[in-house]
Amino acid sequence: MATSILLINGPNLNLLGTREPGTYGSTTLPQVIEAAEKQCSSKSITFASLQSNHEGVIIDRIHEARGNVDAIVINPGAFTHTSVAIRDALLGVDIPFVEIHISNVHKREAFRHHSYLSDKAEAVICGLGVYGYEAAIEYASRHIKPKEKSQ
Ligand SMILES: O=C(O)[C@]1(O)C[C@H](CCCOc2ccccc2)[C@@H](O)[C@H](O)C1
Repeated sequence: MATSILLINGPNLNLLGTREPGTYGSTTLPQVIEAAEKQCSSKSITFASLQSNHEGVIIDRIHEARGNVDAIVINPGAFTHTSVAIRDALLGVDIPFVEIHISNVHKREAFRHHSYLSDKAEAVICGLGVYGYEAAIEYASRHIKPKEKSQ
């Protein structure tokens, strides 16, 4: 199953654990990433991560993943609800991805109820808090198969 996973976190998630603990919890992003690294290491899965507040940086990283990443776990942040460009990048590189949201976006403002990614995701996880990252990686490690290496 997946032997290389890229974790992408979108805008403002660098604030995780420092603001709005009632919505996003008190775990920091570095703590989330450290736990993901350990989870992947325990499964001999290569792990990389990016957090960016900039759409183009996220898109460029998705492009870089083509051919060397088996699965992407992505919390696009607010770009979930706005970014056709990130959708197009994910489809363009043809890498299976799992969409994760810390909060239950369906219990929040109406503008958070639509995602430009969900209909193309292998799985969508939301409302589990930061455990959603662990669940997403577990799912990817079990269910997403590496693609045959193109000649
Ligand atoms: O629930 C999620 O994970 C979201 O992707 C988080 C986004 C917000 C990311 C900002 O995260 C913060 C964390 C702590 C403090 C402030 C913002 C929000 O725009 C989505 O609708 C749902």
